Amino acid sequence: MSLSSIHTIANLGAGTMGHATALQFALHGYPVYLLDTDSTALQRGMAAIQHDLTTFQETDLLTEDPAVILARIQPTTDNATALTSADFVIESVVEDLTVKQQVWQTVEQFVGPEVLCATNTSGLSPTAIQETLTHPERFVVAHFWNPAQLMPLVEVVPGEHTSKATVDTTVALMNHIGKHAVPLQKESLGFVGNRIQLAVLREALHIIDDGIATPEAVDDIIKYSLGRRWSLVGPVASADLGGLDIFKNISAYLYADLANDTGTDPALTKKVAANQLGLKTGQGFYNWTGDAGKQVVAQRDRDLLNLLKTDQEHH
Ligand SMILES: NC(=O)C1=CN([C@@H]2O[C@H](COP(=O)(O)OP(=O)(O)OC[C@H]3O[C@@H](n4cnc5c(N)ncnc54)[C@H](O)[C@@H]3O)[C@@H](O)[C@H]2O)C=CC1
Ligand SMILES: O=C(O)[C@@H](O)C(=O)[C@H](O)[C@@H](O)CO
Repeated sequence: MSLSSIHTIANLGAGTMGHATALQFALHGYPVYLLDTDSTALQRGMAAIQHDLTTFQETDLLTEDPAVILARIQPTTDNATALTSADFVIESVVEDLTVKQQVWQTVEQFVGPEVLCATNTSGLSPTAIQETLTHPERFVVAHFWNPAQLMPLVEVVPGEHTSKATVDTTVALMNHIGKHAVPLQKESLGFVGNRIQLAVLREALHIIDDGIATPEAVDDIIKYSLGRRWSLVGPVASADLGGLDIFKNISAYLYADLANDTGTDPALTKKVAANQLGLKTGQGFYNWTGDAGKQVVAQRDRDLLNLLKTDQEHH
């Protein structure tokens, strides 16, 4: 399946990620069937799509009437309606391997062998899903970042049975819908982004747990140093610019002192046991009661939208 042969999208899951990936395809002209098993989730997803469209409109990022874009998205709870005419299927259902295996086995009952199939898993093995498929060669990971309509990156990750053509066409399609697609050479749990995100988080939580710095100080330090620099020059190039001999010398004494827990993170375990899940329960490492969460997310999204505008001006 080539990029020019892809005309219709089936988008499984209308939640946090699925609503946003459906919008991303519709923003770039594709008719999208938005499939969810839960009709309430479907309604919530459509409302979120309309909200996100408004924020794009407010920042002059839309090139079409929002009503035209919205009309491209057809919500449905019916597999046949969503899948029968799809040329590309993107899935954002619950992060559970067994559920994903079942979902993809169902998809294969409705789509031909040439239809490309992509999961937006955060880090599960694509090979583990491919083991249950009739046509594993057309299956791949397309890992978006939250919020998917505002974050450029999509990691395209092959499983052991994924064809090169599947990777190449998926990269081309992601770039065609305005994302920044990066193919991996082979799969790894957590791919690249989440391996680095979780390694940094493990160390950050160790620093907090050890009484070295507060959550606010850790976040400030990253925002005004590595976060600023890495958004311009990545960590590997930064090491080159700083001098690999210096980084080697630092590694000699620091690596042994870094957090190296191998089980579930102890700080996260404590928070989850206390039902302090972050924004969703009003308390995590920060207090999110009242409008705190809405204000932070709204400001983040405004800043991300302005960065998207800058990206567009530079392309
Ligand atoms: N939340 C995040 O920050 C990110 C999540 N992801 C991944 O995206 C996937 C979805 O995550 P979220 O959107 O956060 O989950 P979510 O819980 O917000 O949405 C999942 C949706 O899938 C629907 N669903 C469940 N089974 C289904 C089925 N058989 N067919 C169709 N729809 C079904 C649910 O009704 C729900 O609306 C997961 O694999 C997750 O790891 C990837 C990047 C970031
Ligand atoms: O952080 C993100 O947006 C994504 O890379 C993820 O997959 C996260 O791990 C997400 O699943 C948890 O917030």
